Amino acid sequence: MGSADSTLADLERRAAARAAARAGGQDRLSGHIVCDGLVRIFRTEGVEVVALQGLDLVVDRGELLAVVGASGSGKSTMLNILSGLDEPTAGMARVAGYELLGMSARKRLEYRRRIVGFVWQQTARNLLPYLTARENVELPMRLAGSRKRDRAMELLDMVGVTGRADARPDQMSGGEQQRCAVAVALANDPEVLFADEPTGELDEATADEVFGALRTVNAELGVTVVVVTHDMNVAGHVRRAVAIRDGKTASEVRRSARIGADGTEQHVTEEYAVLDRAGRLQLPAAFVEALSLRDRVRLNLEPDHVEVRPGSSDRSVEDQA
Ligand SMILES: Nc1ncnc2c1ncn2[C@@H]1O[C@H](COP(=O)(O)OP(=O)(O)OP(=O)(O)O)[C@@H](O)[C@H]1O
Repeated sequence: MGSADSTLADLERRAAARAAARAGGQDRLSGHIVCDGLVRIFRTEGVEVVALQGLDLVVDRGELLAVVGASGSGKSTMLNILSGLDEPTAGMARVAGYELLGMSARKRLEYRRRIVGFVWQQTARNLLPYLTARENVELPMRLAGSRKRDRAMELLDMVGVTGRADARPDQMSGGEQQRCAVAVALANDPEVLFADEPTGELDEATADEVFGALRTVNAELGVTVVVVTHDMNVAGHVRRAVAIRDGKTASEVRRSARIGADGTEQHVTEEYAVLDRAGRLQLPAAFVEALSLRDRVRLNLEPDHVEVRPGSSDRSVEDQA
């Protein structure tokens, strides 16, 4: 076929299709939440800190996902961008069809009021101390001009604190406060719920209850839930946990349930490394330590997998020379 037959539009379409294929296909960018090559650089007094260095993340509609990372890994920076409080330096961040880079002030307000809900670690940021649980849930509804008393009670019921509807935050336990905060965050029916260390100040049993509430609202309302935490144990509460390290997604753990040969339910945990567009992947620290991998490793391509072995020591390289 002669290239003279191709119109400019044809060429552009083919180039776009090839670029999408190289990037992993259009599907890769079709999630409810999509971060693609997200970069955030802070400049203070002439010093640059690269808090996010090309973070990729795709979350499907209705998923319950945990983002786990050590202090300084970039979790808060990512959350501030996704919640519309901060803007990335470069890259793409899209939530429920809203492009977060270059969003107008009006659109940003609409996004924060209607599309996303938040649960923060500190109760004081979630609940007003002088209002009861029910009044706290009704407040965002009233501000949006739609006070629905029944809906407030329904939400409190869903998170398991109906009996505390008339209690003020200081009369509730830490777990009850956080479950109430989940109901408040859902008052205006957001599509996405972000929870920042929602169980950070709670003991394990109470944290389980808060996770139970997050799972219930995720299943009942279909709201996409992203929990950000430094607590690795949280991975055990969700089907997919993404680890972030040095401002990039490094690996993820998926859990699924299968019925075994003896008819009992078995939980299967699989760990994945995240492969970026350039083919780079980060080995989990535990693997690196277990085999004392350093500097360089030996790679072998097998028909259905790639082997990674410790590289030769300087000594054996010399011996071979
Ligand atoms: N406003 C800022 N100005 C300068 N540097 C910043 C700013 N905010 C974050 N950083 C830096 O960016 C990096 C990532 O920080 P971030 O707060 O996102 O990490 P984190 O994983 O949320 O940690 P933590 O759990 O301690 O909050 C850190 O090196 C931090 O010092």
